[in-house]
Amino acid sequence: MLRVSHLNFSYGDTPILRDISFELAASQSVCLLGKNGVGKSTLFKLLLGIKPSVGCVFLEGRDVSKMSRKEIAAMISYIPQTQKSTHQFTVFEMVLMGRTANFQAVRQPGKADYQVVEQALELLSIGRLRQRLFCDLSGGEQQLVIIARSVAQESRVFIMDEPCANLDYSNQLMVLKMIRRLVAEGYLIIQATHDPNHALQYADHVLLLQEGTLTANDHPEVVLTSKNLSELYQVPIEVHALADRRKVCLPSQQDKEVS
Ligand SMILES: Nc1ncnc2c1ncn2[C@@H]1O[C@H](COP(=O)(O)OP(=O)(O)OP(=O)(O)O)[C@@H](O)[C@H]1O
Repeated sequence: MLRVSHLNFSYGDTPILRDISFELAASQSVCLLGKNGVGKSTLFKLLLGIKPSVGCVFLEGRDVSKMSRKEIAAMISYIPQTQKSTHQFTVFEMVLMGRTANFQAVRQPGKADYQVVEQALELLSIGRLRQRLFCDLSGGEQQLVIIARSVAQESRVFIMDEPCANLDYSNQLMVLKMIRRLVAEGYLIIQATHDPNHALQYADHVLLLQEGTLTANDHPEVVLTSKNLSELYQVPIEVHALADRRKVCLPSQQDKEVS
């Protein structure tokens, strides 16, 4: 579904990404981990059509840098971090905006568009919010509305930049659970996260970005080891298996001690 081939990217003379290659199939939750400023958002911009210095991004076999914005929007959508919003639109209107990529220049939304919006609200279990003002919702509810807007856009690949940032723990779990539901429906969801435990619990595939290169690209149990995480974040980290075989990541005991 998505193939990234030998990507290199620089801002001016400053190289950011070097020789990045990976392939991702549909129906997966993918977590991208890396320290602040390593280039996660830059990689996302390239997936969304910004031209790399070298290399290509292929979506369903098509080079995204040669596609129009409208063609890209029909296949891949970007979901930014939640920012508490003051939009005075209703939830229904916000989700309807996802249909814009499908409107002709002068066409008003029609019955089919309203149906797609209803389906998106239902998939995210937020039908009850349809007449509420977006600005009155909690951060977690707003995030679900933004995801529903992308579902209404009918793209099958979602790029999410820290979807759980700024959310309390229950809202984080609600959003992560919803991501799993979308994956079960066949979506490919790629999220940047700063919480390795989210990747341990919810990812099918993990990418590690370190000093501009991809240092790991595999299943969570292969990638998310104490050694790899300690090297990635340059602090001692331990990954432990629980009795039910789930894994959790913790700071190393020695790192907790105050000297
Ligand atoms: N438009 C730009 N022009 C020049 N440098 C930029 C630009 N955008 C980002 N950078 C720099 O490129 C590097 C990678 O930035 P990027 O936002 O991709 O990192 P990130 O991994 O997403 O960071 P974070 O985890 O903090 O969000 C940083 O050093 C940043 O300062």
